[in-house]
Amino acid sequence: MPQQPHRVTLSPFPWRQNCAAAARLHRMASMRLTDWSSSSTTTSRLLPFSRTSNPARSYAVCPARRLLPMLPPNIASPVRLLTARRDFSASSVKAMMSVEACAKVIDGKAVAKKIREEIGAEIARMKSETGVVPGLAVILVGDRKDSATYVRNKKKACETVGIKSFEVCLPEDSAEQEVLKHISEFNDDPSVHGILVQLPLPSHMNEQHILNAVSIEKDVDGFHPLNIGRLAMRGREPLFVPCTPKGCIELLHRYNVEIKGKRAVVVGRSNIVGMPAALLLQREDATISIVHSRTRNPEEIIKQADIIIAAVGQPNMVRGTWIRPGAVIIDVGINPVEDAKSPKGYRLVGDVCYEEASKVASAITPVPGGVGPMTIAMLLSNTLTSAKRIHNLP
Ligand SMILES: Nc1nc(=O)c2c([nH]1)NC[C@@H]1CN(c3ccc(C(=O)N[C@@H](CCC(=O)O)C(=O)O)cc3)C=[N+]21
Repeated sequence: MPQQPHRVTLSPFPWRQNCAAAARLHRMASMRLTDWSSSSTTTSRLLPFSRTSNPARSYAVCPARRLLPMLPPNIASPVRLLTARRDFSASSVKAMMSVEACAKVIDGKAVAKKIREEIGAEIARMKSETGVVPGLAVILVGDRKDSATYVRNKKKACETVGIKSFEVCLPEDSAEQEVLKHISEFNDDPSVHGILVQLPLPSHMNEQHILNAVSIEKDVDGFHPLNIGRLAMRGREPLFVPCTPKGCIELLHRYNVEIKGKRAVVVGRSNIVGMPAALLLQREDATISIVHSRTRNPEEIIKQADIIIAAVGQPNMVRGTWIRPGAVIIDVGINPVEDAKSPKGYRLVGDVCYEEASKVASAITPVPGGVGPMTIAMLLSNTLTSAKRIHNLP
């Protein structure tokens, strides 16, 4: 099962939330942003974005798309907007335009697969030339179903690229000391190059104590304060960058979205996504704003963005009208909403109302199949980097 609705603070009916419901709730309640990145996982599905081309119709490129720089043809083909057919009345053309999306889909699932292949090839070479096999240790405390699924997915991803995985599962009521003991063992174990403590931890544990205990050389999550601190400073280099924000930037790079000089707005200021995402964008020479739960005019600020990274954990919170035409949207949210038509009884939606946003933006990540798979790919990448650094390999 996915993340439970206790995370959804905006709506008393989180399972029912769609764009229209979100709009009503926004009018009813003063808007509240929360400071975590939403997450949940089951199986990975790629959001389809297929257009059937009908030769009887004439097409034109959506004007917003012109704002997006060159996109790699191998990742996704140009998406065209159905605009007109000679014999249509003006009103029917307008109606059709309103149902046609025009944003390019940023296919995180495909990019992540490509990255896994690149990593797999490099690990195979490293193994045969040096005998070094990268190792990743994951510590899971408690029995949250979503956490168990993430950990399982990470393990599977490690197997596909040739990373050895180590796993410790501890009961919910374990003592903090027990977790610290395992961290210390992994810190000392030369076959472990990366250590990940699955978050969130049970509430009786001090997250800070635990994250501080991970050796910074093995902090593949990039959550150690020293790594975050270096990320924030000019002229300093962190050993690792947090996986989700790194995955967001990687998607922008791989889709040739220029960041330098652009206005970027990060929605959410969590330690694990929003804040490091803003720092990374700044390092890439964007001008950044962070919109959070106390921001007075979030819509106005978001509307100025060339690039939006949304990481608040509110289903469909960012509406189409908040988006500047041609903006590029990276949606980090993975929120379960009730869906009787889905076999599981729910489906996953992002923090951005995809249906609306895809008509305004020039490119957008789907949920699922966007940032989620990239997070895991970046974890593998960080683990490989760590093994290379520890063994002094090029
Ligand atoms: N120490 C730590 N590091 C983390 O990186 C970390 C964590 N704790 N706690 C939980 C969050 C969440 N997270 C995700 C990873 C992959 C998907 C993912 O692959 N999602 C797929 C599948 C979606 C589905 O169908 O369930 C998708 O979006 O397409 C999602 C979420 C990592 N997290």
